[in-house]
Amino acid sequence: MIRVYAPASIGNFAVGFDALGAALAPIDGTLLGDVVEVSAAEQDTFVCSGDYAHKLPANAEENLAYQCLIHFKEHVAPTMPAVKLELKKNLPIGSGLGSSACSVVAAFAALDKFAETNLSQEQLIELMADFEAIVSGGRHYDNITPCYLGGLQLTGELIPNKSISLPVDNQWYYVAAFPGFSLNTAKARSVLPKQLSMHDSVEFAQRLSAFSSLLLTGRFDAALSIMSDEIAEPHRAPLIQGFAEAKSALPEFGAEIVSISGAGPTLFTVCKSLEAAQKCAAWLNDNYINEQGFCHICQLDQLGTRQL
Ligand SMILES: Nc1ncnc2c1ncn2[C@@H]1O[C@H](COP(=O)(O)OP(=O)(O)O)[C@@H](O)[C@H]1O
Ligand SMILES: N[C@@H](CCOP(=O)(O)O)C(=O)O
Repeated sequence: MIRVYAPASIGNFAVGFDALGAALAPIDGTLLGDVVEVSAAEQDTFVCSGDYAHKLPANAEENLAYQCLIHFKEHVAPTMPAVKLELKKNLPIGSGLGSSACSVVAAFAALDKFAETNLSQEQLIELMADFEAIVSGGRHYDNITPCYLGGLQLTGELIPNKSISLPVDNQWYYVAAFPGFSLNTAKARSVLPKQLSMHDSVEFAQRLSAFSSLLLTGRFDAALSIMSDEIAEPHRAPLIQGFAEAKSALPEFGAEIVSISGAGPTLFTVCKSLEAAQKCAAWLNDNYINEQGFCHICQLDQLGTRQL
């Protein structure tokens, strides 16, 4: 049997709309992500279990992990014998934590291992991005590649091998707070402007290229000083109850950056010490999340998708 874990991720990472994403590892060791198990069976079987399984459509055909299995059998490994594929759905849906990407990445990585198809990294990433695009309202790689490869990834169609890994300060801590309600990614994409002005396009290019270069040259504080989301956050913040209050309250507790993870409603902070992250997490627990929400202090998951 093959058992694969794929981690949650922060899409956009503030400065890189659709182009920069980071995989998350809670520092308490919690596995914040989906697990897919593939084993031999008499006939193809799909099982969806886990804390958030009941939030997904009851019909297997509407489940991305099942769709990955069907596609894999039809187009990648037609001679693969029957399997049982179980998705343990551990991430909330519509959370801004790359939940759909997580299921897709775990499913294809597990199937590739089980069938020994040895797809190249780029082939797998393309396949994964195709499926993520089905539900999110746009083809973007900023959950797929960090989830699959780990770390912080500058990613997209134009980029050689689809992704370049960027370093971060290993003293940075990220607080990820899911408030407990969902926001559909396609809906959160529909509120964005369809076009950017020349000024805004140039500024976006400058910010992302400078941020990436500063990280690559180890100038981490300078990178933080220009880390802000001028593209998506202003349009999405009004959709997320409590975000504006959190954004203005958290710097006092040591948050260097407060922004939206992916399409939201998860909020993330970047903090330069564990103490600051703990203070931000305490505030978020008291003021941002409801009974269905959660908050994790994280560093980056440098391993990405792996066999357990
Ligand atoms: N295995 C799956 N994991 C997550 N979402 C799935 C899965 N299968 C189907 N879906 C559907 O895809 C959509 C995902 O919504 P989206 O807002 O894009 O989630 P997220 O931002 O968390 O990835 C939902 O309509 C959900 O029902
Ligand atoms: N770049 C995408 C990221 C969506 O992430 P998700 O976790 O909300 O699916 C966007 O901002 O739309």
